[in-house]
Amino acid sequence: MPKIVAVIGFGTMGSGIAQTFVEAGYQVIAVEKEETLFTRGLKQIQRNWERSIEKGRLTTEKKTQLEQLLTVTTDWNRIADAEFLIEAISENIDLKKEVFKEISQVVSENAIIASNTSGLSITEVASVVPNPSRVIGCHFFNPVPVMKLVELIRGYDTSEQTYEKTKKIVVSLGKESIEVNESPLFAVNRILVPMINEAIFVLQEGVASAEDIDRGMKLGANHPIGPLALADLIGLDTLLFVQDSLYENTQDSKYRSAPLLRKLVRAGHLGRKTGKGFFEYK
Ligand SMILES: CC(=O)CC(=O)SCCNC(=O)CCNC(=O)[C@H](O)C(C)(C)COP(=O)(O)OP(=O)(O)OC[C@H]1O[C@@H](n2cnc3c(N)ncnc32)[C@H](O)[C@@H]1OP(=O)(O)O
Ligand SMILES: NC(=O)C1=CN([C@@H]2O[C@H](COP(=O)(O)OP(=O)(O)OC[C@H]3O[C@@H](n4cnc5c(N)ncnc54)[C@H](OP(=O)(O)O)[C@@H]3O)[C@@H](O)[C@H]2O)C=CC1
Repeated sequence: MPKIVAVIGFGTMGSGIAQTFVEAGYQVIAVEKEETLFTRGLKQIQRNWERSIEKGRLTTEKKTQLEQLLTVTTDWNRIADAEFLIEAISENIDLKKEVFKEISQVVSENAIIASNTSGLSITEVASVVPNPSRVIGCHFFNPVPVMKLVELIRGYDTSEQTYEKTKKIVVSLGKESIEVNESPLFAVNRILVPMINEAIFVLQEGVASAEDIDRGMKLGANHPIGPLALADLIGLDTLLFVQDSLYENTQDSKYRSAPLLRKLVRAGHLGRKTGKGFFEYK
């Protein structure tokens, strides 16, 4: 098992992934572009650990130990010793390729480089890495500390060794994996994201209010939260990137993004992370 894990990007997912690895005993180095980008993620992790202390699941001593396992930095050279890296930057293939190139220049040849992409091509991000056999899709779900699933996606060149090692790491986090063949949005998001997009069309067309759409899906389909609250949890910018990439990669008009989603993103209402999306948050 790797001792040092690097998480690239410390937003909604990167911070949750970092927390999860730390709680499993890994030493984690999280990298961001700027210091200020760490504030939101660190606050979320602190809130989760405070809650665990209140519930008697964590002691203050243990929390201090966990804090010592997490380093946040803007210095790429700090990831040089990482044996497992997971990229969780914005859902943009060009940005991801740039970051994969940078990572591969710094880390050892044997390090596994994983992407948490929601559905972009692992083969394409791997294409910029000198040894693409060590690149894999390792797709966590939000909120990472709670959700049990990780989708494992092989790119064209992903080796069996990379796949098996990553699967063991997933198990060490107390999570379960499913194996998915590379395809736009993989398996779960291919089903889930168009459902959320459809809920936004239902709202936009005035079929029902946001509250009733969500109440309907909770009471009538037994979903834990409604699709619009889920959109706010995912982040509307991320959701739009993901839905747009499904459309772009399939050219199937049934996957076009709801205009209301695009409008909210243009307005800067990104869901929980900005305090307002389909609903408001304090
Ligand atoms: C876009 C992609 O690529 C893929 C995706 O991830 S799509 C999104 C997939 N995720 C989902 O579908 C989540 C659906 N929602 C849920 O399952 C639930 O709402 C939920 C588990 C997230 C929260 O449950 P809830 O009953 O609504 O709220 P709440 O009572 O506050 O929380 C329940 C537990 O989750 C924990 N929790 C909630 N949010 C958390 C977070 N951000 N981080 C850590 N823990 C969290 C709480 O601490 C609480 O734990 P305890 O009961 O052990 O104290
Ligand atoms: N949100 C979700 O529910 C889920 C998202 N994912 C996937 O996880 C990835 C991250 O998504 P999410 O956490 O929502 O996104 P966020 O926007 O919350 O976080 C992404 C972070 O990465 C930063 N970033 C962008 N470019 C770089 C770079 N070159 N180097 C370092 N950091 C960078 C961003 O900074 P800035 O804002 O300044 O650009 C931002 O802080 C995406 O691929 C997404 O599709 C997967 C599962 C669920």
